[in-house]
Amino acid sequence: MSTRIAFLKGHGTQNDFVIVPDPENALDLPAAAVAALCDRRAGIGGDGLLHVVRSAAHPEAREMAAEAEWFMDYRNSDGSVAEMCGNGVRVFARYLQRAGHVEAGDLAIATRGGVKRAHLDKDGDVTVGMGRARLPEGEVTVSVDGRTWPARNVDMGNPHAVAFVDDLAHAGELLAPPPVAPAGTYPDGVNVEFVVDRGPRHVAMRVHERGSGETRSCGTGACAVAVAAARRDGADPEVTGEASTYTVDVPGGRLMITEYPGGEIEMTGPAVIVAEGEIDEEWLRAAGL
Ligand SMILES: N[C@@H](CCC[C@H](N)C(=O)O)C(=O)O
Repeated sequence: MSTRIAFLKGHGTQNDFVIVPDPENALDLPAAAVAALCDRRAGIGGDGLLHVVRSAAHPEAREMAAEAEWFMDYRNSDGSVAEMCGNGVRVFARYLQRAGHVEAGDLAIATRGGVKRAHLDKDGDVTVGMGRARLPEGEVTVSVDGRTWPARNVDMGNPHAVAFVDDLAHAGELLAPPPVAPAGTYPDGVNVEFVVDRGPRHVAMRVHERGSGETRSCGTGACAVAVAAARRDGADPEVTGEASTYTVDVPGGRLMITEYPGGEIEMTGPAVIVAEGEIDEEWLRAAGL
């Protein structure tokens, strides 16, 4: 890694990210470097890292360059790579606007889960077209502290297991990934959401994220939860012919999720840039980066 690296810090409903602008993809960001930067005590701290690269400069995004100039190279806080990050893509859009790379309004962002279209709303929120959910068949269960719940397998480009519970406190401390059965359902790991009802089409959730542990929000997770709740509540837009909107409360705020007939899902929520600075050269050397 070269020295004098600029960074920003941002969050979406308190799902927080280290943002590293690197338009020409010049930085070497191995998993250990990402984990060191995301370390909350010895690094900058974050649930994940948004590596901001021009699509044309990244081998995983080149094919999307004609549609989306910028690629969100998303990493979890342990350095692992994920297909998509819903809160991350809103914060990414906010960063592009702040840096003058895009105007307020509509923009396209390349992700490993495909090109996502975002709209920077006038009130400061960002709305993102999250694509369609896939609902693989089969029974899944999730366990915490000796309790087991049935869960819905929802694929939002990344994998989710959504369990409806009586009380979010039953999910315990969520220090370790909650075991999901049958073994082998999620060969690449899974994000696990625990959900309670708050009112009509209004739920609250906690999440244990693959690669990051318990976080205060997960955008793809909130979409998975809204899709699972709509199926449970008889509000599947494919069946009713009407859009279904769920309010999803997360420990870090609130997300609004709408699923349209045809399956397209839209997520609206805040995106905040908190700070910007430069990574200390001595720290970089000491961290072996
Ligand atoms: N916090 C994100 C999801 C980030 C990726 C996830 N941990 C995974 O590995 O799939 C969101 O807001 O969607």
